[in-house]
Amino acid sequence: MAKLIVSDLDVKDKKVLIRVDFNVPIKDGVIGDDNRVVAALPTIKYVIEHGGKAILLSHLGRVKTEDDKKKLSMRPVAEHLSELLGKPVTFVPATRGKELEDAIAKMNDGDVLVMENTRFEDLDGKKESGNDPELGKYWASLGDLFVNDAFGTAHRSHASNVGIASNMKQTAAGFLMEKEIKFLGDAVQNPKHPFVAILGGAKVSDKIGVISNLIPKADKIIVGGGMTYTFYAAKGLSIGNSMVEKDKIDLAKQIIKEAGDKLVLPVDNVVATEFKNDAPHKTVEGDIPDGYMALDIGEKSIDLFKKVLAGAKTVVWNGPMGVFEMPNYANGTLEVGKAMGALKDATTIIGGGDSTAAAKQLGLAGEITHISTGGGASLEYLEGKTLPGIAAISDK
Ligand SMILES: Nc1ncnc2c1ncn2[C@@H]1O[C@H](COP(=O)(O)OP(=O)(O)O)[C@@H](O)[C@H]1O
Ligand SMILES: O=C(OP(=O)(O)O)[C@H](O)COP(=O)(O)O
Ligand SMILES: [Mg+2]
Repeated sequence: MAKLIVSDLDVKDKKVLIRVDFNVPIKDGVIGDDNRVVAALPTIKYVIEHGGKAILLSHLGRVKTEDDKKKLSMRPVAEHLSELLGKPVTFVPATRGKELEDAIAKMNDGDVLVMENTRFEDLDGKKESGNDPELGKYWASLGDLFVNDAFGTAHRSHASNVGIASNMKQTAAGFLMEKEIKFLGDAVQNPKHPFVAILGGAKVSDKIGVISNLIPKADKIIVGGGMTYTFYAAKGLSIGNSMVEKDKIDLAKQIIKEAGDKLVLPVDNVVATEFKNDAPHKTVEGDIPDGYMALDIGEKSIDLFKKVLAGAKTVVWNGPMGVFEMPNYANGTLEVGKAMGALKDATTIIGGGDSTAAAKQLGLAGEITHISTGGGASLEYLEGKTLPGIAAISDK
């Protein structure tokens, strides 16, 4: 059944809570890529242009210590949003309490307010990511209407999406959520074959489970990036200081067995002595030597992946092939992206906050059919799972 959309709501004079995914790459307060902020603009503009008060909530990164709070404030994102909208945006450095409530009470129609990173609540017993019932109820009490436009977070059942929705009579999807569901639904429910999935990145424990469910759907599953070395460990190869999820080595063994030759792993890697662009580095085949960590895939792997991609009619990619943020380790991501962009008559999708940043930074985005704001979310959608954030949106 069709979902309720923000344009179905009468937002005039209403306090409209909007859950956005402003989880952008950020370093020293500088936004690396603003794709997710730009992608949320249509919904925000719709609400304010129709006389609503837009109250925005989002997480930013993963907040585990008090120190993380300094690095992960939403303030720079609110300031950037203000530039994009060409109007003032009120930033409230709190996720609850009098300062926030007073600021909301003062809002005029057409105003925009951004509250602090919702995951600051995680320092107090994981209230946000554990979907604390009291927190969802409290946030819901701050508004009259709720719009969920955070597709990138739709695979999470957190207080700021599912929690708020369960305390509102109705929840509507924003335009980004609507667009993503439509596109991914069309492209992946009945994908044209050969269908190749490419998985990389750093969220290994989150995403490795996806591979099991992709085995029956995909013709080939290419694994690269930080995801690789848990598989290397499962195969008994040495991994040096490379990224690994020890708890997932058994699962990796099982996937290797079930997937057979559908699973394609890198055969060589660029290894470095430190997690630094200018650290001494070299390319090695197979085992990663002691004292080194693998930070990119090597040339032979690139050639292998290009052969696997040749002739593909659907390609879905989440997770960079290496630490593309550092130029010395960006080549694998660049070359795999170029090969994907050069495919003829294929539907190509790149999803994820960092993968999108990579595609834009490396000039790949123009050749890709669809750039999705969701990484983990697109993958779980692709698996055929019901995403809790989407399930919590009301039907029309
Ligand atoms: N070999 C590697 N070792 C460490 N980090 C890696 C490696 N390969 C890729 N990464 C990192 O993975 C991160 C992105 O992972 P992830 O968040 O899962 O992707 P996305 O945001 O596209 O869904 C990037 O910051 C990148 O530097
Ligand atoms: O960036 C995100 O996912 P992605 O890295 O898979 O693209 C989402 O904002 C979800 O973040 P989370 O994985 O910390 O819950
Ligand atoms: Mg990411």
